Amino acid sequence: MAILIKGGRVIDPAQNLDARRDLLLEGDKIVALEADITAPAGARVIPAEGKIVTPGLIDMHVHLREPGYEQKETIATGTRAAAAGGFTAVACMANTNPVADSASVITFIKEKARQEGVVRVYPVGALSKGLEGKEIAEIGELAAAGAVAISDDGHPVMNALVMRHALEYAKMFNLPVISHCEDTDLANEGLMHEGILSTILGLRGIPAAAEEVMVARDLILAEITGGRLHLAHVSTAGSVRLLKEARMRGVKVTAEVTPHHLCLTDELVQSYDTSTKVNPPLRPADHVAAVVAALAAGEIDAIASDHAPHADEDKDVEYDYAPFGMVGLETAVPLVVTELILPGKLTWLQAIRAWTVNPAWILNVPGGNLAPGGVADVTIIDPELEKEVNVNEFYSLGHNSPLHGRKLKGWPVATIVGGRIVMEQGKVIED
Ligand SMILES: NC(=O)N[C@@H](CC(=O)O)C(=O)O
Repeated sequence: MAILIKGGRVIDPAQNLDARRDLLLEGDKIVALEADITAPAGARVIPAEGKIVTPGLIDMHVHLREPGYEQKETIATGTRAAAAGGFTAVACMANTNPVADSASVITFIKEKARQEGVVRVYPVGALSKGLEGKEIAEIGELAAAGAVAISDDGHPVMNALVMRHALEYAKMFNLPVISHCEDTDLANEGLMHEGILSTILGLRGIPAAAEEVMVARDLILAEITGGRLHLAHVSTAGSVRLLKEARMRGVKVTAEVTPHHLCLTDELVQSYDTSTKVNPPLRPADHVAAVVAALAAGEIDAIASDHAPHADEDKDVEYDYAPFGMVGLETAVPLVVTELILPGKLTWLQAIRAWTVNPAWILNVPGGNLAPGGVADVTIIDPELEKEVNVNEFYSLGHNSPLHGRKLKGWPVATIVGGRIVMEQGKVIED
């Protein structure tokens, strides 16, 4: 079937395009992007006046929890949350049970996604066997099975030699190594950012330095190995400084930041709401300003949700005992639109670049642009649509969002994957 998206404001950072255009999809391909296209016979026409039309958004850092933690999320529910949030593709982390450290688990995730998923799913393979940080995983086997990157996300790699070897081996397969930068000794079982608020609230703090010493170490290791380092969820001003300096010297490094580290501060922890407990922790305004500036300057490449769903009973405990993580797939776009784009801190082009061409390039996956001939993955956003976040309406099984009840503007209204409409007006379309 052909789909003609008519009269939208098309933002395609890959071609530096921000203009009124018509977009024609046929089968699973983009066939034309022009000022005025006449609908072919039988085409479905989607009027898009006043809407933003972008390449399908790619979230390069999510936790789908399957296999092993299906009470928190499944590939079926997580990909529906992605579609509802305007994402046409996600890369899912390896901290499942069993860990995604073998070809069989990577194959299972891909197969399950094909059968039950509604968006593209790219598995990330584990960096070390069992995420134990002791012995590197069979990276060649993971690459052959279809892993798009390797990472021990959630389990910082404390052994520098293991990280060095991972960068060296992954380089042979041109895979990025996604590093969760956290020195667990310095983090010292902290619960929130270490600062004035952690002192007032009486919650043990995690210093910014716990992230920054690992960023520094990994940049040094990327430099000596020539491997491709990708820094997950960068959250501090010091990390941004180190990243910028390394990039200027030509170190092969890319980085992502989450919507919550771009838009929320540690003041939210005052509620003792366990959905504010996240790793890395929410930071004070000066750190937030630094990551926003780095994203706007292109020093941080990608926006990634780090969607980390947990079951209600996991989070419904004292702050100390709650697991780290918040969901993000279904609120990422309106949060960034409301807090950054509408107030003029970030342009549409900058934000969409960080959700499309950049993650597609980092992970070497299809999409990320609207050039004819490419995959028909498209997202449509209504910049004027305002809605209150209601976690009870999420497709995700995780309700752990501190945004419940908050009014946000700029919601995705259609998600198209491979020429198939998988979400319209916020509702996932089942066929
Ligand atoms: N980001 C989070 O707060 N949680 C992640 C793992 C992790 O990175 O700690 C999770 O898997 O729940």
